Amino acid sequence: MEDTIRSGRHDLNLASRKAEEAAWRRFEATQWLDSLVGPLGISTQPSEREFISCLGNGLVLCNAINKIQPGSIPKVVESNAPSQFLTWDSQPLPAYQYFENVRNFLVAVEELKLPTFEASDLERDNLEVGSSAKVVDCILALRGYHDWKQLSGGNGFFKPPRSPLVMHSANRVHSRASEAIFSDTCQQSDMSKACDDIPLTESGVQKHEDLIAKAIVECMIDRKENIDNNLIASFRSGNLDLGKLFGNIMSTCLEEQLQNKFPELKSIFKDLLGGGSSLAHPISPPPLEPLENLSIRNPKCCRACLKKGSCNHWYLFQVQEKELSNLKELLSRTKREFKDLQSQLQSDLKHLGSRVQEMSTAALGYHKVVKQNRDLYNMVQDLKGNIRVYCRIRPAFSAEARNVIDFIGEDGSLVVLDPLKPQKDGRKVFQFNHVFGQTATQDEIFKDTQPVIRSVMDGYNVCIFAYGQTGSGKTHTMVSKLEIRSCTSENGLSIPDASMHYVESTNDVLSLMKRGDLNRVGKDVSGSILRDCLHLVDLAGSERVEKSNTLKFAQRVSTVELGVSHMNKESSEVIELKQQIESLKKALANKEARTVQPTKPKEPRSPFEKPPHAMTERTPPHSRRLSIENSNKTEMKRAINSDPVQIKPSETVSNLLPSEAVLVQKYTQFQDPEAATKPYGHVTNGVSMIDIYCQRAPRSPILQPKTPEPPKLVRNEVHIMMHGESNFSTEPRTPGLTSNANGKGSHIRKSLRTIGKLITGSEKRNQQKKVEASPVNGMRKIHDARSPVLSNASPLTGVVQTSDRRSSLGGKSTDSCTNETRNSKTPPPVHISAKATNQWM
Ligand SMILES: Nc1ncnc2c1ncn2[C@@H]1O[C@H](COP(=O)(O)OP(=O)(O)OP(=O)(O)O)[C@@H](O)[C@H]1O
Repeated sequence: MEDTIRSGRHDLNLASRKAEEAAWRRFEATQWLDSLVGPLGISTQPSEREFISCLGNGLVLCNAINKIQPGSIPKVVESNAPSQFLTWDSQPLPAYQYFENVRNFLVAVEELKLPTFEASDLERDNLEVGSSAKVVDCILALRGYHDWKQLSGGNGFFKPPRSPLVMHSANRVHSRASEAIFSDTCQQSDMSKACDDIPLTESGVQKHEDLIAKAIVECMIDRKENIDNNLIASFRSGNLDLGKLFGNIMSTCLEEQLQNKFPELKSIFKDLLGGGSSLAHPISPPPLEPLENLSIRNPKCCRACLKKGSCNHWYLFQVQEKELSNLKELLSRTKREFKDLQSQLQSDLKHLGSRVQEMSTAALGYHKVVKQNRDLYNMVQDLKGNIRVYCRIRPAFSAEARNVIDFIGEDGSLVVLDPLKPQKDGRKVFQFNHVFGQTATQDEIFKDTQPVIRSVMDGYNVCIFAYGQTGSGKTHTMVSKLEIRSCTSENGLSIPDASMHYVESTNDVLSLMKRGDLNRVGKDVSGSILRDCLHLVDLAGSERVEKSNTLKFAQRVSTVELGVSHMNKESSEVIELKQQIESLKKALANKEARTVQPTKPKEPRSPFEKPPHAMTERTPPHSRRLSIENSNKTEMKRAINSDPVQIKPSETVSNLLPSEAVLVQKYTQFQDPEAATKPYGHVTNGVSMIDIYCQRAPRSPILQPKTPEPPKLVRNEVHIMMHGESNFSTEPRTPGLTSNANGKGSHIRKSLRTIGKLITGSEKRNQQKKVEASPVNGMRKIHDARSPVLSNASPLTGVVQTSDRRSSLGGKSTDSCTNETRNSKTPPPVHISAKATNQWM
């Protein structure tokens, strides 16, 4: 009895579970149809009757399959009533009308190899409990097909889900096989899943599957002890995938026995192991989708999924595999390229090194050649002579002016005619380096001067000074060496050949200045320094044209020999030693100064100033226009002390040359018309004036014609440019100048010596520091000294160009007069700027 009751309960439970399962499946089918073809008009959990009645006319089913597989049923028989008025309990159409729909649907489903049902299953009259199950299975299979199609795009093979009953049966067989394989070896791998996922491709899938299961079970049970444990170990460690494991087992266990027993399995195994295809629908992996379109739908899929491509892991795996191979290729390519670049770099560096080597060799050669060139060039300059005298004739300003130029030779000869004298006596011949006629242009003049400018660059001191009568063109010749155009509103000061540079910051300006500085002062490769000076001296005019130099003076100047010139090249060691000497000298001077205690405060005196009692002997202030030759030397000194020469800083042109400062200055001369007969009276006052400086600097090195060069005497190159005029009037020469060559030469040498002193550097600079209130600062120009003769007849002017290459000619000449020697009637000195004085000194 109890058994009966228990059995009854069991049956009841079973029936209840089956009913629940059937209801659940109906619900799923209804839901899906509802979402696919629109509202069915039944509840979401329909009864069997309700469900069958809804599908009875075949309309819903036809529409559904047409949506999944468009065109599957070309002609669907529609109901006469509007669909919205149709309900599941509406009067059915005549059987012949809807039968066609259901038939067409079943044909279409069959074509898709999906589970079907009988048309009678949709008849409400024949409805039995559970008879809708096949219809539900068909609809859910259709849903699976729909899902698969959406996922794969219709490529590949769709495996329809099996009914729960069939699945249960298969699982039982598979689990038996799994147990058979792994039970003895305690292997827990999911063989059942693998087998479950083996793709079956024909309508006889079930048959094959059963056959395989049976074969495996039989074979494994028989040969389980023969399974190679190594295979299992490899599988567990991941070195062997499931497919290979299966293949190996098959090959070892089934090869002979099983294949003899079941020859038809041979081709199936071959397919399963990837060896070929006897299947009706071979497995071909769907094309790769973009990664972002992929999603993992079944995270529990196994390796077999990858193998057969039934889930997205397959695509992901393929994508990643592809990416990995791309990356590997990229890596190897990059490595290759890197290697290539490395070798290219090596060869480039090698090439560069050899080029640098070549360039340095060439640079050394270049320096050598440049040095040779410079030496040869300056040798030529030396051969030409250290003193060069040029004569330039100014054009006449008035038509009435007498023309005294008789002949100008190419070789520098000049014949001057005195119209007042008989023809024979009236001709005077002079010889210069070159004579520039009235039509000579500035360019021609400068061209001849260019070589000495280059000497400046090579380390030689050069002095160019203009000498001649007032108005004869000294300034015109000297000052026009560069055209500095006036300021324009746009660019400011305009200098020809100067370049403009755009600056944006202070640093830009500083770096430009640094560049300019480097150009201005340069060291050669050995570290030696070239020091040189270019002095441009525009002397004041000579007013003694009726008495005296110009042409004769110039001619004699050219006969002076100054010895060999030397480049002012100081090696670094010499520079260092000189600095030491300087500092020692300073220290000594300081020490001496401390030991001497002055009795009373006194203004600084120059080394040449006279004691106080000498002031009484000085010439009164009226002698501002003093001739240096009008009295004895004492008088001359007095005159100079009271009326010092003014140095007029006319222009400083620092941008002409990249050497030291280039100075253009103009002297005012002293003159005395009464002094024509005095010794040296014929000499131009400006030069005579300088001669006085020389007398006041007894310690200056003596320069004698044709005497050996003193040790310290370097090269002194003097260029004298004489300025003459076509209406030049010759005057009787003083005996001193015309008859006594030695005496005249001596005088000229003295003059030049003084000029040398004036343009010499270090000694005078030191002296200047000692006598800051020295007469040089008080020099002034006298403007009222033009004689009527000079203003009518254009004077003969000498432009003396002195190139003094580190001359040691000069003495300490800057103290020509002091405050103490200037009496109260002397006009106050006109102080020039300290800068100008320093430049001059
Ligand atoms: N070669 C020349 N061609 C044209 N004009 C000239 C020439 N030489 C001089 N002059 C003119 O003669 C005038 C006087 O020249 P400059 O002032 O140069 O003479 P200077 O010798 O310097 O006179 P000073 O002794 O008074 O200083 C100027 O107007 C100048 O332009």
